[in-house]
Amino acid sequence: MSTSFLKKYKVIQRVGEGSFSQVLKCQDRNTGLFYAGKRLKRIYKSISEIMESPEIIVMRKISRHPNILYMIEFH
Ligand SMILES: Nc1ncnc2c1ncn2[C@@H]1O[C@H](COP(=O)(O)OP(=O)(O)OP(=O)(O)O)[C@@H](O)[C@H]1O
Repeated sequence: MSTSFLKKYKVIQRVGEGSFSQVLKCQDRNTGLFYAGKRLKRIYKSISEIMESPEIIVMRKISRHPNILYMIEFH
């Protein structure tokens, strides 16, 4: 888990697991708001490698809709 992520969010508990990731309940340390954090199981060497991964490409393409979850950021 990256330093930048842990600086911004506190991990509360694990809430689920899929084929590619673990899902963590996280709390923004500044706002107190809760978010679902997806921790990809594969280890990446760089930010560009993350950006080229199928999971991130798909999540970045999803347009915002009230009934569809979208990615806020990645670390
Ligand atoms: N936003 C969320 N809030 C709460 N729980 C979530 C959220 N997203 C995922 N989960 C939980 O984490 C589990 C895994 O989610 P994830 O999206 O990684 O995989 P999946 O789509 O269910 O499975 P797979 O990746 O194998 O197709 C879900 O089944 C659900 O229980």
